[in-house]
Amino acid sequence: MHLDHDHTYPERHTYSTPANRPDGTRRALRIGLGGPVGSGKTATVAALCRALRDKLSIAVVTNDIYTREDAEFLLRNAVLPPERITAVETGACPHTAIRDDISANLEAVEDLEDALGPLGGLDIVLIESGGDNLTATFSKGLVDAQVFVIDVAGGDDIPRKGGPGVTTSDLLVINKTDLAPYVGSDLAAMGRDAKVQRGDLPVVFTSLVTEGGIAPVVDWIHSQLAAWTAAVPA
Ligand SMILES: Nc1nc2c(ncn2[C@@H]2O[C@H](COP(=O)(O)OP(=O)(O)OP(=O)(O)O)[C@@H](O)[C@H]2O)c(=O)[nH]1
Repeated sequence: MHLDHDHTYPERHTYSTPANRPDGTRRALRIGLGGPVGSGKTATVAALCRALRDKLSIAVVTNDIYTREDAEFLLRNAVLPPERITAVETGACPHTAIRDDISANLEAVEDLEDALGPLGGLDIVLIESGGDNLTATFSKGLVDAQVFVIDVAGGDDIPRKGGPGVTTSDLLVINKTDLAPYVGSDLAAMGRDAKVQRGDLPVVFTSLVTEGGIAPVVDWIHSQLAAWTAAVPA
């Protein structure tokens, strides 16, 4: 039984990490990426790094249960220099390490900030959760905003089913649109169902095998970063 709901441990769900580091500089914006197994979280992180790395200072923390596979994929594909990629082995349900006991992830993020951004130079840290179910969300103590990645091949009824990832994430990404004709997924219905669940929260469609397919997520990251830098003094 899980005892981690907000009525049981409200402090886990309301605590936010200070926006300034102990030396007074603004810390990096922390963005979490979660979603079901195989939906395209690592592919999204890789595409974001490629699209943003020339303009922004980025680092990545990956979470796997028993391996470092996601980090190794990112290293093999050289999306960032090795010193910008850290792997956390969760050893348990992926959501445990992003919501219940976030200490290993927080330490990984702070180590990256210390190593890469002593003068507040690191702009963004992307934290990729291990693949989980529709209830997985990040603690506000770990990330400032969260992206939930689902894919059209996982079933076009997923937005209708809801769950906190679909209903409350700051950005819902519906990935692998290139596969929709092959799996009979109705993209328009997915968009409509997502809108019903999310109200005004944004939803984007991506295909990461298409040139420039990550663009809607890149635009969202830029808007998040602009809001963050405007809100927190340097
Ligand atoms: N056709 C297609 N395949 C994709 C797309 N995005 C990712 N994939 C493929 O889907 C598979 C899973 O992608 P990953 O990025 O590893 O998914 P993940 O969510 O990180 O997976 P876990 O970490 O195991 O939960 C890989 O073979 C990717 O190449 C896409 O937009 N279209």
